[in-house]
Parts: sequence; C-alpha cells; structure tokens
Amino acid sequence: MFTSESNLFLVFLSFSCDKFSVNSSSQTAYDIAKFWGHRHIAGLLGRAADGCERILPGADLHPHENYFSRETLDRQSGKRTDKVWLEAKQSDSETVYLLFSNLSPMVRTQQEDGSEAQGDMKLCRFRYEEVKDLLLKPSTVTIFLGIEKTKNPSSSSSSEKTESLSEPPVWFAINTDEDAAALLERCREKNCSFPRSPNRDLLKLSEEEAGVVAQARSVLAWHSRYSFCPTCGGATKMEEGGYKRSCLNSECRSLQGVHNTCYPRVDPVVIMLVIHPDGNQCLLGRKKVFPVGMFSCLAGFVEPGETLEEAVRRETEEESGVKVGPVQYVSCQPWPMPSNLMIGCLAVAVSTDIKVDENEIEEARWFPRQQVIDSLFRGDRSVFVIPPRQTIAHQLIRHWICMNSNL
Ligand SMILES: NC(=O)c1ccc[n+]([C@@H]2O[C@H](COP(=O)([O-])OP(=O)(O)OC[C@H]3O[C@@H](n4cnc5c(N)ncnc54)[C@H](O)[C@@H]3O)[C@@H](O)[C@H]2O)c1
Ligand SMILES: [Mg+2]
Ligand SMILES: [Mg+2]
Ligand SMILES: [Mg+2]
Ligand SMILES: [Zn+2]
Repeated sequence: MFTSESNLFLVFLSFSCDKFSVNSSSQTAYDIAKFWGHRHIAGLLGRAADGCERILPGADLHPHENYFSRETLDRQSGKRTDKVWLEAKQSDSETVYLLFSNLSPMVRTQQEDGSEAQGDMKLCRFRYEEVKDLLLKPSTVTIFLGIEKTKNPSSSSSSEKTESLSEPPVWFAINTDEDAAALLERCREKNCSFPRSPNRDLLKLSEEEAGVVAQARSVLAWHSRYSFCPTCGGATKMEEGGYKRSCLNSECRSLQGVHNTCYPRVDPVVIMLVIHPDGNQCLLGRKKVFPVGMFSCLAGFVEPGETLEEAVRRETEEESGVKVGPVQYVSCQPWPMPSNLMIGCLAVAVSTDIKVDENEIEEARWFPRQQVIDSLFRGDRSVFVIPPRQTIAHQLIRHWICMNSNL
C-alpha cells in the first residue's frame, strides 16, 4: 500500500523538503515520525540517497568507529617474547616496514594539488632489503606491530585457500635519526614526504592506515621520551618487540616486580559534550590556537585517583564555570599526539552561567541545536565551524544530534 506514496515522498524529499529544520521543541520530522510510530516514514527520512541514513539513524545507532581506532593488524602480543620468531620475521621478504623520522611516517600524497581529503595520503611500505642497514644502527628503534588480519577466510576460493596457508605479512615500524632527505631517496614512489604537522596531516590517511599509525606512533614516541630509566636514571634496553624497556642497572628497584615505568604509557583524556538542562543547547569552547570560527567540546587530562565522571565535572567547571551532573560514556579514540586516549562522554549541566578560564579557553558558549545541525550539515551557511569528522569531538556532537534527545 505504501509504494506510490513512498515514491512520491522520496521525490518530495529529493527536491524540496528540508529534513534538518526543527520545530519549537527542536524536533526534526524524523523525531516526530519515530515518536508517533510511523516507522515507514521515519525509515524514508533516514534513508534518502544524500546520506541521511548516517545523519539520522535514530535509536538503533550503530556503535561508531572513531578515526585512529581500526585494528588492521592482529597484535599477537604472545609473539613479542619469541625472539627467534621475531628475528626470522624481520628478514622475511614479505614483511612490511613503515619508516618514521622524528615520529612522522613516510607517506605518499596522491593529489599534487595539496588536497586535504581523507585517503589522499598513503603510508610508504618498505621491504627488508630496503631497510636492513637501518635495522643494524644502534639509534634505530624497531617495533613489532602485528600480523595482517586475513580477510574473511570462509568465503575464499580453493586456490586462495592454498595461498592463505602461508602466514600473512608481519608489520614492523622503525624510527631512525638518519637524514630525512636521504631516507626519502630510498622510496621507489613519487610525492613522498614526512608530514610536519601530525595533528592535521595524519587525518588524511585511510581508516586502516590511521589505526596502524596510532599504534606505531604512540609506542615510538614513548621510546623517544623514555630513553632512560625513570626510577634510577640509568640506561635501559628495549625488549618484547618494542613493548618494554628494562633498566640495565642490576640494583634498580624497577627490576623487582612489575613496574609501569617499563611499559608504554597512555594518558587518558576526557572529552565531553555538555548539554544544557533544557536539552536543546550544548556547550562548546574555543582555544586561541583554533582556526577562526571553530568551537569544540571541552577536554582535559584525567588526574591520578580520579574517576572519568569526576574528571568530566572538574574539567568542565575549571574551563567554563558550568557545573555538571550526570555523565554518560559514549566512545573513545586513541589520539597518537603523542599517546592520549580520548574518552568521549555526554554530560548534563546543572548550572548555565559561563565563566571561562582564560588560560585554557578563549570563549565558551551555549549553541542551540539548530545552529549545531547547520554547522554539521550546511557548512557555509553556519555561524560557527566544528572540528573535522576524524575527531571524536565531531563524533560526539553528531551523536547528540542523532539522538532522540527530547522525546
Ligand atoms: N581528538 C579530539 O577530538 C581532541 C579534542 C580536544 C583535545 N584533544 C587532545 O586532548 C589533549 C588534552 O586536552 P587539553 O589540552 O584541553 O587538556 P587540559 O584541559 O587538561 O589542559 C592541558 C594542560 O594540562 C596539563 N597536563 C596535565 N596532565 C598532562 C599530561 N599527561 N600531558 C600533558 N599535559 C598535561 C598541562 O599543563 C597542559 O597544558 C590535547 O592535548 C589534545 O591533543 C583531542
Ligand atoms: Mg582542556
Ligand atoms: Mg583543562
Ligand atoms: Mg587539566
Ligand atoms: Zn633503573
């Protein structure tokens, strides 16, 4: 019975209907269709060819995968202590090496016009023969990243199955202090470089490669910052495929029992979208260093002996003066600059007056839902800019907009 009405409705959707308009209660047409049980209409509103499905998935939200989160490699932590296996894999002709200089991976840019789009940048991959001299240098740090995950083995043909009997390639990352220009000459491909602004440039990788870089860069950064033993100041040696540093001083306390100083560090950071008590506005702030017009979620390092909820409340109040009540975890994102874990939360404000800490934040404001929708989906016509979609800040804002927040 729906067929002709559906087609008419779809035509209407594709020509003139504005799906992002909200009524005085900040409800979209989708919110209202869903509330009154018009599942078919809600489905159409959420499915049109312009990507609306991603925009308004409703209550059946798919758990979102953040950029830098994809696990392309199987880490195989058990292999880290198998020296014989690791050595054999290092010289295997199938093994993939990523080359880092000053903690930046060598990448190839697809577009010569300097385009900013995601996927425009690819990691340069090297074979053992091309890097074996670097592996021998004492200043080179080599990390075992893992084994390539096999793609859906049950669906492969019999010839593919025979091929897949051999182990998939193993990946290593190396950081070297060799001259960057000389390193670039090793590459067979054109348009290669070591990006200078990781915060901006590493966002141009594919999801698969971004996940590998998140792991590699964080561990390499740990080695470059923790060369000496944090307990006695002595020299250390690298172990377990790059996942441990042990003190060479046999008297050192760090050798008795297990010490977190011997393992790669991760710093937890809470990042929160604070919702106004009326449910229809959210709190966003800007740092002086942000591009003109950009506002983002507030964020801050979790302190020792603090829960995530308390960190959200403390950082929000410190930076904006706003007091927060309930806090709800949404998703997290590894952020390898150098090794943060961004823990994304929604929080509900219990006070609304804003008083910013000028050392951290230049300005903070309550933004109405409609303005946020404009900023997410209407680009040029918006009054402010939100961070790019690769950031968890963007995803938290999108998550709030996609929720049936007021029904
Ligand atoms: N992916 C995203 O969407 C996103 C968004 C915002 C922030 N971030 C990241 O989160 C980090 C933390 O946010 P913030 O700067 O607002 O935190 P913050 O509000 O806690 O302030 C930073 C200050 O805290 C102090 N500090 C305390 N512990 C620290 C630690 N372990 N490492 C470094 N400094 C520490 C330093 O004085 C630093 O200047 C940023 O550095 C940024 O990389 C990511
Ligand atoms: Mg902060
Ligand atoms: Mg702070
Ligand atoms: Mg802080
Ligand atoms: Zn020591």
